[in-house]
Amino acid sequence: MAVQLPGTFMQRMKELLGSEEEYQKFADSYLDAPYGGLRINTLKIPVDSLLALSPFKLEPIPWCPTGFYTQEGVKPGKHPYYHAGLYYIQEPSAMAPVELLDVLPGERVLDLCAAPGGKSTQIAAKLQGQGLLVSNDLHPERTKALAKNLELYGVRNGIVLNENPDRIAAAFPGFFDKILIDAPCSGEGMFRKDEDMVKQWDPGTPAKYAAMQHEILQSAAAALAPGGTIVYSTCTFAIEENEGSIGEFLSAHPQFELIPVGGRGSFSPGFGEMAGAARLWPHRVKGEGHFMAVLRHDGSGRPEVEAESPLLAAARREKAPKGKAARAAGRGEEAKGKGGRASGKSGRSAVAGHSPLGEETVLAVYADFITEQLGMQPPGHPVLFGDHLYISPLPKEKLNGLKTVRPGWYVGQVRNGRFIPGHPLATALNPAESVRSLSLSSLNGEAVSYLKGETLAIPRERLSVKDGSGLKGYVLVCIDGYSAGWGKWQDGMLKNEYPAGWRWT
Ligand SMILES: C[S@@+](CC[C@H](N)C(=O)[O-])C[C@H]1O[C@@H](n2cnc3c(N)ncnc32)[C@H](O)[C@@H]1O
Repeated sequence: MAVQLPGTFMQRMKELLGSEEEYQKFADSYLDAPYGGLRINTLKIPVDSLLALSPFKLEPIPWCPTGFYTQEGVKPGKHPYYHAGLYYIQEPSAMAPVELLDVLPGERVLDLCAAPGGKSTQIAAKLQGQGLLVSNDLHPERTKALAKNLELYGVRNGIVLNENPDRIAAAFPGFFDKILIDAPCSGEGMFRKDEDMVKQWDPGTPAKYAAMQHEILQSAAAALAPGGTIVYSTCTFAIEENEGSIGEFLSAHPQFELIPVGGRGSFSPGFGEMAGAARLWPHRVKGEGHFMAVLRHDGSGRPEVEAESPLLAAARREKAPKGKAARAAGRGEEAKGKGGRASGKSGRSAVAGHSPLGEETVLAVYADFITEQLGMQPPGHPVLFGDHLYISPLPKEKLNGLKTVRPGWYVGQVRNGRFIPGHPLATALNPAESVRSLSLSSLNGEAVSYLKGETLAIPRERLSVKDGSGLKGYVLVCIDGYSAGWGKWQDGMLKNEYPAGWRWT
């Protein structure tokens, strides 16, 4: 056995699996190498296009139409496409819970335990830029990776919070259509992949996590809209944290039912009365151990929650405004109120500061930049933190009092009277949305040079410039046609604007 597993754990598994034959298959699965996978980011590229471009051999993962197995030894993180956000490297079984959440464009979705963002980026792809994604994690350090991943993957309608779930429920009672709880757990299902999880485990670990999961489930129930759906998932085998947590929740919340998914396709049934929950077993599928339960609210018994509040109705209506309305949104006419919380780019929560320049000035400089340099108007609510501007899917008042790591899509800042576009603005654009763009090849080393922060010699003919626009200004730099960052072109040279913290090493 490649991984040394605790004897008490193996004894528990023997009891859980019942037959000696099943247990032996389970134990033997630890001799296999863990499976690698990547999930195509359909916010940026359709599945067929990535498959046509892919330098790696990719094999479909049965439970996720955008997920593919990679071969042993392949390092997809060491390819320019990773830096263009074309795929997320994700353990195959971890792609299943969001498929069960069945997110539709335009919905309001909460990912309560979201860092580092694998499932949040998957949800964002399903929303296709419409509706709202709130991604939260309790641990401040972990929210940095979460925010960065959402930026790398070009998410425009995401908010990142660093909160206790009960405070989110208090701020958003009955608000979300779909909630994912990818719960903190004892991680037994990851033992083959991550030896640290083995070191942290002892026989008391499952009970400790079950208590935490109980609290998180309560908060999720309070934040769910009538008729909404919660998907609860763990990467552990322990009954206490799976069927146990769900059984206890269903007994205390009769308005919820367990939607049966266990026993279908690759999903094995849960144990006992929770057979409708789903398990992925490492000896039955090509992936690590997972548990999932789909919990649907029946829509009844919430007199205190309006079926659709005016705020929700506004969030639903948020589609790209055109013409004058878009200009008005770009000038931030909704954002003239005071207060609100946002955060600096460091990822630390902070009270939103007022711009020394004044909100109106920042928004006017931004509106000029957007009008002149981009062929699109991001819809949403401008939120200022100092001179840093975000476009939020929610009015900023809605985030008052919450530790907000990112109030929305970071579009840039005003410095010396000029608008400096943010890196996340670039990663979420497609070339048609920028008046100037340039595509670098992933094959001849120039994309890697750009990702390393080098200045590149680029002849004028290689720039794509929309009619009526000058050569001066920001260029959206793409890799094989997919946005990766900014550059500035002058006299045959491309000045590199790829941020230092993101560079290829
Ligand atoms: C299984 S991991 C989440 C993985 C993530 N969903 C993904 O796909 O990348 C569980 C996360 O829960 C967070 N966490 C732990 N306790 C929490 C709590 N009480 N509320 C919210 N998040 C919590 C941990 O910091 C950890 O990042």
